[in-house]
Amino acid sequence: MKTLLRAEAITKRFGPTLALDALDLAIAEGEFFALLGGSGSGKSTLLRIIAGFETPDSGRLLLDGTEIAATPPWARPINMMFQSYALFPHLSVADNVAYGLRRAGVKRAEAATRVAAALAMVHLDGFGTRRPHQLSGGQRQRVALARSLVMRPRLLLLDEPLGALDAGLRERTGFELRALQRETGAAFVMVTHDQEEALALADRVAVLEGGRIAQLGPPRAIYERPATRFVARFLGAANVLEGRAAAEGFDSAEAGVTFAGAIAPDTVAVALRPERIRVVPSAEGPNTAHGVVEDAAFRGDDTLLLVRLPGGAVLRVAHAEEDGAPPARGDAVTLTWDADDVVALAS
Ligand SMILES: Nc1ncnc2c1ncn2[C@@H]1O[C@H](COP(=O)(O)OP(=O)(O)OP(=O)(O)O)[C@@H](O)[C@H]1O
Repeated sequence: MKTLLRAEAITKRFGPTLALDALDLAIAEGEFFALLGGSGSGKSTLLRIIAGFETPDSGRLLLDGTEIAATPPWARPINMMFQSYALFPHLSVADNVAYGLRRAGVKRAEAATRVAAALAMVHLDGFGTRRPHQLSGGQRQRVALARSLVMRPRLLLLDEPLGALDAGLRERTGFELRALQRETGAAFVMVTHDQEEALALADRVAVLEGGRIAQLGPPRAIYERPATRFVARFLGAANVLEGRAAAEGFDSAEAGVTFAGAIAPDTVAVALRPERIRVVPSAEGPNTAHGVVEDAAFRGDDTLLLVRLPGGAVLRVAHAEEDGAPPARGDAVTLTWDADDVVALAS
């Protein structure tokens, strides 16, 4: 894939706050990329720098290999959809969508054709004469999308695009965003703090921590092979157990368990996903644990068990429906997992 945008050692400070710390990133043409991170990790700052609303203190931003630091936002083939949508309340839907085209000097007739096509793309044919306040939240978001797409950007930046939508709309809108991305061929870069959203939508995900990229890769790789404790915990649900490498594998005192697998000498913790742990009648040795079920929560597909281990730590175990009736609160259980599912973490 050809690189569209490259950020090299981008640093940005706000007074004493280091928002971006010599961050490197390459976005490929036509990819769906997610910047995932907690509050204050630098996601919005990076998006604003790419859009041109903010200037980095140092570092380079290259589009097709050419520095664009001096290019004003409107002259970049980049468009940003804000979380607030930022629609003009006094303008009709069609005029909102036409706004950028008119400013760019596109003739009225051509603008009208492109606006109609953009509204059709987001399934808002026939809504052109309405005002923003006559639309639902989801429809307002589509107008904002149409307004961005009508400019035919090569790169579309989306700040928490699903953030303001209710649960029912989020899934549908997510699929629609992906369809639009494929149709237009533009690269999409989405900022989100929601790991499910990032994993579901993006071709590649960068996890940000303190203005740096903690890990970058395809969703499945990040989910199954987190590189650090931060990433494992941030992606949610994984068990992270501290300890140290030993002769037999990895000894975790807090678990009272020995983990066997591909353990390097510098391993400081291991991650183990709840759905990889099985409840069995009996087992002994590494990669097994004996514990007591402290609580159980039915979730539809599975039951989440909280199992207190001998060392005191609590392990989250997803007990699949197809494995039969789950153990109940207070039951003593034996757990086991495969060596392949033990993920060694070096930091
Ligand atoms: N204009 C500003 N003035 C001062 N500090 C700022 C400014 N913008 C951002 N910061 C600080 O820079 C850091 C990164 O902020 P940023 O908005 O990029 O984070 P974020 O990951 O987008 O967070 P959130 O998910 O809460 O929006 C934070 O510590 C923030 O307080």
